[in-house]
Amino acid sequence: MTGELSAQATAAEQGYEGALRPTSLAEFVGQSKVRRQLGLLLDAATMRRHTPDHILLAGPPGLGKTTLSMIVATELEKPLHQTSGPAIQHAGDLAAVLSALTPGEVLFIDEIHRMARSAEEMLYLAMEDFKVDIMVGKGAGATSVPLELSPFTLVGATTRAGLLPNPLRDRFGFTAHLEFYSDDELAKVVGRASKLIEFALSESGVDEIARRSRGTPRIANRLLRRVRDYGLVHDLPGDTSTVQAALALYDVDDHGLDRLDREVLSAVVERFNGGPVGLSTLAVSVGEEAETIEAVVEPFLVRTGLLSRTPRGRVATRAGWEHLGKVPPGLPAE
Ligand SMILES: Nc1ncnc2c1ncn2[C@@H]1O[C@H](COP(=O)(O)OP(=O)(O)OP(=O)(O)O)[C@@H](O)[C@H]1O
Repeated sequence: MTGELSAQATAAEQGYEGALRPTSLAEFVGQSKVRRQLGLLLDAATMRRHTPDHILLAGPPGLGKTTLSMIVATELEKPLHQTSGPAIQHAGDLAAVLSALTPGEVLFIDEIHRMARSAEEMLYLAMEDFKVDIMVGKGAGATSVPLELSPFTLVGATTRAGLLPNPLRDRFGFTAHLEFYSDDELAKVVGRASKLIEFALSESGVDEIARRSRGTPRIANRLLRRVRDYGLVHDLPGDTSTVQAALALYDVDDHGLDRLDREVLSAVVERFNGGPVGLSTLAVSVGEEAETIEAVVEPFLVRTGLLSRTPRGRVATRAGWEHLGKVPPGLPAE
């Protein structure tokens, strides 16, 4: 389990997220380069009356990969079929999905790096030639029957592009690397969402939420919801002091670190004397999955300069020690 305010979506929040999703590239905040690249790809495909190249969206959770896949389908005016890597455990699971696609449909596979290897191989041919080979029968009598598919556009999403085998990565005509959002961009996300949920927030309240959202729109929307609840229950206006009080209650600190971020940083500093410490040892020591630490916690701690990754393991930086109110070894206490 990740912390209550981590970057992964909980089931309960999916309805709220759905209501806040931008529905066009024009409405999508930030990621200006990706937006321009994707816009060109989609416009060209529409002009050529052809399905666009397959698209890979890479980046940490909560930055808008699912949202972009929906926008791709909407802009192409085609239906969207959503599935995920863990749901495709056999080649047959994938064959069933692919054979049901209608011409031009957009197929979104979230966490594509977690798909079964046998399905991956089937996907290569499907992406390239819109065909699959279906095995019929068993043992010596088994034969492979080719099946033509409708042309489709695959949108794959991954938090770990490095885990994708090269033959799969090479079959995507366009890879978008989503970056963490700036505070100004997040302020736009929060401002837009607060209007949609009809919760009046002062400009400085918006900035305060944006600054503590770990560069991630999903977290910005989630913090906004907690602040809205706090304001409602205590009958307070949406200003900076309400934001500060609400976020203090939920253990989000001034830099936006949540409970899990702080646990990881404290483990490196306190249990491993600043590191270096290997990922799996660190994961065990905080009782969390290595994948969550690597995909969710670490990118943020590295980006904020509190942790660094070295070939020998994770090391707390001087700023990391100081963030916990500690003096790094070798430096005199002030
Ligand atoms: N650029 C954006 N502008 C406004 N809102 C955004 C933007 N990107 C994401 N959001 C909001 O953040 C939330 C999470 O986005 P989304 O589900 O697309 O992330 P994701 O990258 O697919 O995450 P995961 O990999 O965990 O599925 C949604 O509620 C969406 O409305």
